Amino acid sequence: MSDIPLPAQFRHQMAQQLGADYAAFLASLQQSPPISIRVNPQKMALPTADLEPVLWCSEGFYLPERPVFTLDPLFQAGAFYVQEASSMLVAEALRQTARLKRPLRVLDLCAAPGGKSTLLASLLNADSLLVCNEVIRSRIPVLKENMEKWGHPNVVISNHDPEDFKSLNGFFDVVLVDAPCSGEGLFRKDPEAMLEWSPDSVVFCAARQQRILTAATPLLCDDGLLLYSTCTYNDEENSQNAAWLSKHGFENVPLDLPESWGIAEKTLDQTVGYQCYPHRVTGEGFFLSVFKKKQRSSPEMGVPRSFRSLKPVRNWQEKILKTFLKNSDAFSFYVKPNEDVFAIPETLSADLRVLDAALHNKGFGLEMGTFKGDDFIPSHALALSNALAENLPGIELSKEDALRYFKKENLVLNEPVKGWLLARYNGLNLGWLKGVGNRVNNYLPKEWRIRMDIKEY
Ligand SMILES: C[S@@+](CC[C@H](N)C(=O)[O-])C[C@H]1O[C@@H](n2cnc3c(N)ncnc32)[C@H](O)[C@@H]1O
Repeated sequence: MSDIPLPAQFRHQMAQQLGADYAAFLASLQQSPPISIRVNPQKMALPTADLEPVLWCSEGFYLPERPVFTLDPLFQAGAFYVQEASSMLVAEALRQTARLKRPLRVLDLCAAPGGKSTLLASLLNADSLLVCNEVIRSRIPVLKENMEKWGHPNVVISNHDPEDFKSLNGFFDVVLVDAPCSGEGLFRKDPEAMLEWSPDSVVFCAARQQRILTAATPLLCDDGLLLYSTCTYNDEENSQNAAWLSKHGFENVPLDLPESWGIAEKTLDQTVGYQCYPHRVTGEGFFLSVFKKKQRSSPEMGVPRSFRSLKPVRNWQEKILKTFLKNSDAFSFYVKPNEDVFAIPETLSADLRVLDAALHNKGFGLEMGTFKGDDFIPSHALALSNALAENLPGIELSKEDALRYFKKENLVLNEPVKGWLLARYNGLNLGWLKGVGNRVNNYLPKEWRIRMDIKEY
């Protein structure tokens, strides 16, 4: 399949790790990677009855072949996320170990591009808080776009080094460290990853993961859950870091996974982790281990009385804003110094004030839009939000017109319309249009515009 040869030391390592299974492992690397998606339970528009399910995630499905996702309006609307199947194991791990019916404070510490964050958003109770953090600034836009498409208003996106979270010690119920790793599990899907692999890079990744885990562990409350995952097979990273956690105040939590799923158990110093191999599961390489915090040391946290740089909106503005939301009394509305208007879920106000004081580079709440004089210009995030009112005017587009919408073309309608309209496809909101006579202006943000030629599809 790939012209890039497997590194010799990697072959040696896997032969030792897999023994009699090594030949089957090598053969699986010659096969095409399976294509899988996870549907958005808040935006059920994709028929899944004929699709093969992912065994460990009720919202995960395999596709018979890879379509051009960019040219699928349902993908652009956030109806599904394209996610490698093995990594959906996080869903089963949380289902078995976390109290998902309760509101939880959850941190996805290494979040971009947002695969696990969208999964977490779907799993959590509606009053939960999800902080999606990514240290590399250039990866924030894709994370933000994916979270906006997913549509949950209870999300904070931050751009910090894990060590910057220090003042939030004891704050979170769940922390996911989906750590940057040597990427051995992606060699089939992304052969270029082999070019970056070396024994030295494994040592570097293992040490970096330990640094991230060292910063992550104090952030958990008593009995809080830490999920550590990678997309590698390397024991120097996976098992050794998992065993290290067991020696540093964490109790390893075993999962009950049916043998028929084919997921291997790996144990080092009585610490168990779960490894997906491509010759045993329909998916790529992935490792996961779950821990519960043993120490009893959660500090009391002061809650600031107000947000640092947000001001409440005016009453007349609030009246307009409320017409756009389903459950509008559940939100309070604020304006930023740059005039952007936000809706903040009341239930999370105290938590968000704590985060506001603790983190500098972050965005939270539902981005509503801006006021230009008396006019309100709704944001694209609002159009895609699950909190948007259902009775707003909209227009159902054909697939061709939906794609023209994503090309940012202006559409011509048969009937004249005036004011804000939602562009819809299969009942899902795609974004805003504004009617001016027979023409409707297209308010898709230019950075969301698709560049592909839509003619051939
Ligand atoms: C495996 S990827 C995360 C994938 C993501 N969780 C998902 O499911 O879409 C690891 C992430 O860690 C970030 N990262 C790299 N170095 C880091 C560091 N020193 N501390 C924290 N995160 C780091 C990378 O930028 C990358 O986005």
